[in-house]
Order: sequence, then C-alpha cells, then structure tokens
Amino acid sequence: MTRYAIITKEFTFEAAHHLPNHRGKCRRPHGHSYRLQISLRGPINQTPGESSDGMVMDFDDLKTIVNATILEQLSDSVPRGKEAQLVEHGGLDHNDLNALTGIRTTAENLVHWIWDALVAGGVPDTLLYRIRLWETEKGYVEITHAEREEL
Ligand SMILES: Nc1nc2c(c(=O)[nH]1)N=C([C@H](O)[C@H](O)COP(=O)(O)OP(=O)(O)OP(=O)(O)O)CN2
Ligand SMILES: [Zn+2]
Repeated sequence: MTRYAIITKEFTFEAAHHLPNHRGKCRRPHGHSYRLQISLRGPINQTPGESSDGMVMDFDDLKTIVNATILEQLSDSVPRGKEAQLVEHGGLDHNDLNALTGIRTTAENLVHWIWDALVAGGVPDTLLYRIRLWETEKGYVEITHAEREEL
C-alpha cells in the first residue's frame, strides 16, 4: 500500500521591498525578516536500502533545491524583473525584491512568485502542497493548489 505524507521545511531570509502607491508606511523602502515554509505532499519512498527510504524527500535535498532556486540564487529558468540586472546576483536573501522579481511585492504576490519559481526550477507542481510566507511575526499568507486555480 502506498502511504503519503506532507513534509515541511522552514527558511528565513532578509530582504528589502516597497509597495508603490500603498496608503501607509509600506510605500517607502523597508525590510523584513521573512519566514518561509515550503510543504510537499507525496508518496513515502519504500525502497529498503536507499538513503531516502521512508521519506517523501530528504529534508536536506529540499533545503538544497530551495536555496539554489530562490533564496541564495535564482535558477536560470526563473523570470526576473526588468531591473534585476541592477541588483547583485543572488536570490531573494539580502536583496531588493522589487528589482529582482519585477512584481508588486505583496506577500500574496510573492508566494505565487515563489511557487512559480520552484516549479521553473524543477520541483514538480504535483509535489508542492502549500507555501506560507510570514512578512512580520503576526502576518502571513499561504497558498495551496486551490489558490493556484484560475476561475
Ligand atoms: N494583505 C497585505 N497587506 C499588507 C502587505 C501585504 O503584503 N499583504 N504588506 C504590507 C507592508 O509590506 C508592511 O511592511 C507590513 O505591514 P503591517 O503588517 O501593517 O506592518 P506592521 O509592522 O504594523 O506589522 P505587525 O505584524 O503588526 O507587527 C502592508 N499590508
Ligand atoms: Zn513590507
């Protein structure tokens, strides 16, 4: 019998952003200590003798993928903003999110951008289960496949 599980790995990164035309303080450049949770749902590998026996994915592999795809560097297939060439190479960590991504960097838009970037970087869409992003300690956004659907 194939058993399934949901695994979650948590990451933190520091980044600057601003929200043009926001009615409050967030229209000015400022920074956040973002907290990011990536959850995958998939079958538990049942191959005795394999390193990943009993795992959906080795947490260490998930960490490597997330760092190489979005946090420490952007994989080549991830779309960048027009001003991305103006910021230092690297990923979301210690960077200017507006310039790097080219999107309006609300937490809502960022979680969809992160989902797209992980898929572009090779994470199967079917394996992604949920992404949560905390902008402050008290406020976070989450998406699952339901929020990815276009109505
Ligand atoms: N729905 C959203 N609302 C706001 C977003 C967002 O991404 N989605 N972003 C901001 C700003 O980026 C701002 O930096 C955060 O605003 P806010 O939570 O109001 O900031 P506080 O420092 O007051 O946060 P506390 O959690 O209360 O400490 C604004 N709104
Ligand atoms: Zn902000």
